[in-house]
Amino acid sequence: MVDYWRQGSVAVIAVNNPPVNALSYNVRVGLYNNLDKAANDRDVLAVVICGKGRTFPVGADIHEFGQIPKEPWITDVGRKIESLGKPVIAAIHGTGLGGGLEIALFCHYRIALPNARVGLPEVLIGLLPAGGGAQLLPRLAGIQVAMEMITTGRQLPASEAAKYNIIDKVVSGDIVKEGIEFALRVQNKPFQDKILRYRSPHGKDSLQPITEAVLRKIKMRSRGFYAPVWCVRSIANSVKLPFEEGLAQNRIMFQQMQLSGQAKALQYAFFAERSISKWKLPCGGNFATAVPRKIKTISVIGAGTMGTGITVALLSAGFPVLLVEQNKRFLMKGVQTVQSLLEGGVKRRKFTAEQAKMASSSLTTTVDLQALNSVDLVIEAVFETLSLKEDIFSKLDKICKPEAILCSNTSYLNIDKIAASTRRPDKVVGTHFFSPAHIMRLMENIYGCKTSPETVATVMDLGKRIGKVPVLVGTCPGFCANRMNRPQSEEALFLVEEGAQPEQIDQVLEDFGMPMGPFKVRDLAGGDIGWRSRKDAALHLGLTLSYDLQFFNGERYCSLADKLCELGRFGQKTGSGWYSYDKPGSKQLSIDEDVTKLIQNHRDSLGIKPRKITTQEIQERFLFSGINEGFKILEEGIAARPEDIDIIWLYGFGFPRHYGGPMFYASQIGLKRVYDRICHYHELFPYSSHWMPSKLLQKLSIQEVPIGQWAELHSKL
Ligand SMILES: CCCCCCCCCCCCC[C@H](O)CC(=O)SCCNC(=O)CCNC(=O)[C@H](O)C(C)(C)COP(=O)(O)OP(=O)(O)OC[C@H]1O[C@@H](n2cnc3c(N)ncnc32)[C@H](O)[C@@H]1OP(=O)(O)O
Repeated sequence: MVDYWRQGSVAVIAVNNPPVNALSYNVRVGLYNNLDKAANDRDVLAVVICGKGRTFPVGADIHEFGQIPKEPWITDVGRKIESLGKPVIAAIHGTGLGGGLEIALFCHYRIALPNARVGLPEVLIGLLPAGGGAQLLPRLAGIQVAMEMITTGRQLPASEAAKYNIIDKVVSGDIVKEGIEFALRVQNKPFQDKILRYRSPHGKDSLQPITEAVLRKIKMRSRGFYAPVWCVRSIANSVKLPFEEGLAQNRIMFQQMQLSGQAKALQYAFFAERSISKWKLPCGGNFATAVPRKIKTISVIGAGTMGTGITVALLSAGFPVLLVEQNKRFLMKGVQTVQSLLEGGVKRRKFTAEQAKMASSSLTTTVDLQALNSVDLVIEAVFETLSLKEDIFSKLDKICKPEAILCSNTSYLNIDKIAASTRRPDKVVGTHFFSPAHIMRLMENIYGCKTSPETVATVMDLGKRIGKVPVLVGTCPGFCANRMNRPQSEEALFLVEEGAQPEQIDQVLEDFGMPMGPFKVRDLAGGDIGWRSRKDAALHLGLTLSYDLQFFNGERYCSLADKLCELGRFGQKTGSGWYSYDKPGSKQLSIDEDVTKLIQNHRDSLGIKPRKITTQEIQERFLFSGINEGFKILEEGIAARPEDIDIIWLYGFGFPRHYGGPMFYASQIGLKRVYDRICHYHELFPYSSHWMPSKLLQKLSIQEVPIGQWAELHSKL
């Protein structure tokens, strides 16, 4: 796990623990023993520490968390380096992160390749850098830089790290060779002043104002996530306490954080995110056996909000795009939108003006579907009307080359029905982007019963290549994301009907950590879209959405959203919705007395006496109704694993990462409690079928099965 060799007077200690050289127990032992070996070899005058393969060590081994780590700890390796009596050089390539960077900070010198990155990302998994980072970095780069790096987990490119003295020299070529050369140059020179523990932190006199400013920033963005605050305390220890005491205090805090739900959730999310690429189809096809097709040319059909967003996502990842609309006017408007989104990307520093220009030059347009005869992949992004999509897919099937893959950006329509309009159902797949599609990272990919593993592999690979987080699910109305979101939106309305105020519900859910409450989301998305589909659904059933409808198709129904739409209150775009806005399109909102009156009149007309609704009830009815649906989604095999659902929620709806996602959150609360509360609401609201408890949840709750075993146990149940 750790290699050792000598080149002349230089000993090279290379961590060899693929894939990322995590500092597992055996690695720490290897480092410690090999440092001893170098210390005891009189012919060794300097030591280089590096990583084999793709990277310098990226930190502690996250799999080992949850127990007290066996000694030697990273700090023991650090002390060994400091007291070696010979200069030690960290030669960094790839990413030197967490414990990896901490070891480098104990070294006397650090060199790095230009494309290397360094950082202390512990905060992102709910921890603090307890291997010396919070003590050493302020002594090297100063309190201000340490605060910024440690509380955000940001990784710095080598050149920026060099500006803050974190890297002594940026070198090019072979990192080990460069390390040896550097070692030869410093081997006989004094290096005691390079031991950071003996320095005092830069900017220590400004600790208080810096801390206050950082805490203010953290408060604005933290939404109940507390690791950054602990990180601030750990850095303050570097000023307030002697070095060893600071280390000890930080270890105690680390241990407390490690046992917290937030750290567990964040570490779960870390691995969940990596597990989604290991997809599997019910037919047995999977990521390891299916080879993605090579995609060079892509066409997007529809230049509306979704189509233009998808086009920008593809263009900015370097794909040429052929954008299609039904007439020149729509096409022109679409091209303007694409241009302004690209310009926006430059302003937000997503890419340079040069890159935006390149992207823009890769855009071609047409109003003629025949022009799609040579593209490798098509993404249709037209209105959510099944007959329209069926018509387009049947035309595409005739025009596109036989091997072309046809994707639908649908958010709830049946993929099998769309596929059935073609003679290539194996090449039809859903690619559900989230709005705004050039920014939101989730890509919900939906397989139909005939979609081939190769087609799935292609869209999963495409997702990754355009910087999205692609998650694979099966087909059902609303798939995973919108199917789970639907009961939540309904419950939000029912809660208002029963006595809560929209702003109260929004506040409770924002306090929980959601980026926006459900009523603000409705206003942002535009109420008219849902209204139109509710009216269509009613028409389909031969019904009308009457003013005081309380039941629809046998289910409890709340017509408040329809009443708002009848008044033309579609949300932000019309300047009024559940809130009122400064002007159409503005985000500046205020509570609107007219809405309060409308709600009151609605309750009066139905004879509902408003009652006080507690925070607990709002949280439970919103979150548990979605969670219950999540278990049904698992039960039906629409999602293969709870991790898939959680990643959809983290990236599609901004569910607070420090809760891991709704399914992990349920596992933390306890499945028995969640199940009991769902049964309670089912008893209270028998006409809302979303409260019918999931059978899978019931079974898992009896034994409180841990989340890692749900999928396996489900297949046996
Ligand atoms: C008084 C009481 C006594 C108590 C004693 C307490 C003692 C305290 C001592 C504490 C010491 C603390 C030390 C330190 O401060 C803590 C840490 O170092 S925490 C870890 C910090 N590092 C990270 O968080 C890095 C996380 N990884 C990444 O960001 C990325 O993986 C990457 C390194 C940038 C690489 O990205 P990619 O190239 O995209 O590759 P992947 O992400 O897909 O990863 C590939 C593969 O590697 C696995 N992996 C990545 N990082 C780790 C890791 N740190 N540990 C284990 N495994 C890791 C990842 O899961 C992938 O696996 P695969 O999916 O392929 O199986």
